[in-house]
Amino acid sequence: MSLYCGIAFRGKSFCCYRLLSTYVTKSRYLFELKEDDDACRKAQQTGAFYLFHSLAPLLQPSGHQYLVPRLNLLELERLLVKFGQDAQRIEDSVLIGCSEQHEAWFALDLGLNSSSSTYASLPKSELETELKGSFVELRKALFQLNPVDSSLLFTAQSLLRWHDGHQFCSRSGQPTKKNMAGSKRVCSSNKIIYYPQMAPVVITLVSDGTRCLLARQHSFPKGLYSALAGFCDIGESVEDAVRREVAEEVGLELERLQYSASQHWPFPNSSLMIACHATVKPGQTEIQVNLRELEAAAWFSYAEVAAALKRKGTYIQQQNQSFPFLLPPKLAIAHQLIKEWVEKHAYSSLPN
Ligand SMILES: NC(=O)c1ccc[n+]([C@@H]2O[C@H](COP(=O)([O-])OP(=O)(O)OC[C@H]3O[C@@H](n4cnc5c(N)ncnc54)[C@H](O)[C@@H]3O)[C@@H](O)[C@H]2O)c1
Ligand SMILES: [Mg+2]
Repeated sequence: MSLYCGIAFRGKSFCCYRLLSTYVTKSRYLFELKEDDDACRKAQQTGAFYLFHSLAPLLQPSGHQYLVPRLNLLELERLLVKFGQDAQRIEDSVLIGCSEQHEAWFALDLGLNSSSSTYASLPKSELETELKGSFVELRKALFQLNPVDSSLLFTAQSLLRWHDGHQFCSRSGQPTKKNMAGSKRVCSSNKIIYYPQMAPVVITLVSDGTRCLLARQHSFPKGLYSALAGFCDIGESVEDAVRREVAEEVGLELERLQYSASQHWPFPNSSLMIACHATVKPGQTEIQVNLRELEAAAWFSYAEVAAALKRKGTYIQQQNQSFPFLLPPKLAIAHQLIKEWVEKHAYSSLPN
């Protein structure tokens, strides 16, 4: 879909019309839906709804993958009526995106039993039977979702969680009311506006030139190692946070730092992961693990990491036992950082 846009220049109207790209028209359409409740309500008529129960998305297994079923407005209304609820509950849904053809996508949680909402949680197993699917914990479904679906479900879960946790104004204690799209909540008494938030987190793959540093927390699955991560403190730049986290967690000082990419990450709360590569000062490679934060940290060679990326059955010693050496799933930005490092290393070690 495209749109012609007239351009006015120094008070004169030009005959020059520019074809707006699909991406621009889509972005502006979503902006309109966030700003205008009536437009958003209208978009629900032709929209698609993703369902959640207590923040777990509705999924349908298909071979080794999960499909993400969607309902149209009529199907959703029928479902609510069947479970003794009125269609008004649909106003609890949040806007999570739209197609290139401007089909708006919404997410609705039928399991959350919030104190300010008049709606009760609907019974999970009866819903699953009716919808021919299961509400699966998002973390557990990570390996079986395609990148497009997972990104949409990450957004949906984060937004639903944020609304659930911001039902009341922290200043007046009065209920807050969401706009139709769910892009903000307003306090009914003092009109303070609350916007959904993400916590900035830095994630850094430290290298000494030939090896990279990976670490694990107690909570990680056995054998899993990842890059160093940590929440930014108030007042810090990304660079400050990277240097502090690396110093805090493994006792090393960084020399060079290079931004790589960023990612929204919904676990355990909404974070904006900011990923960087870094190198340590020459000769300063002795790790001092902060055991209050990490279970272990170690330098890994290119060969070890490249094999683990290919899941070639390499093993690692942990508490006198041997476990498969695992890296984070492809969807995680930690995986992308590690892959980038391996590719760069492979390229730089090619003979001239
Ligand atoms: N997507 C990825 O590839 C990837 C990889 C690794 C970690 N992560 C995410 O990064 C996040 C941070 O990593 P970490 O656990 O090593 O952080 P961390 O090293 O900062 O340690 C966590 C501790 O920081 C404190 N903290 C400070 N600000 C906080 C806030 N806003 N929210 C929660 N705790 C806060 C808490 O005491 C918490 O226990 C984790 O939640 C994890 O899910 C994502
Ligand atoms: Mg950490």
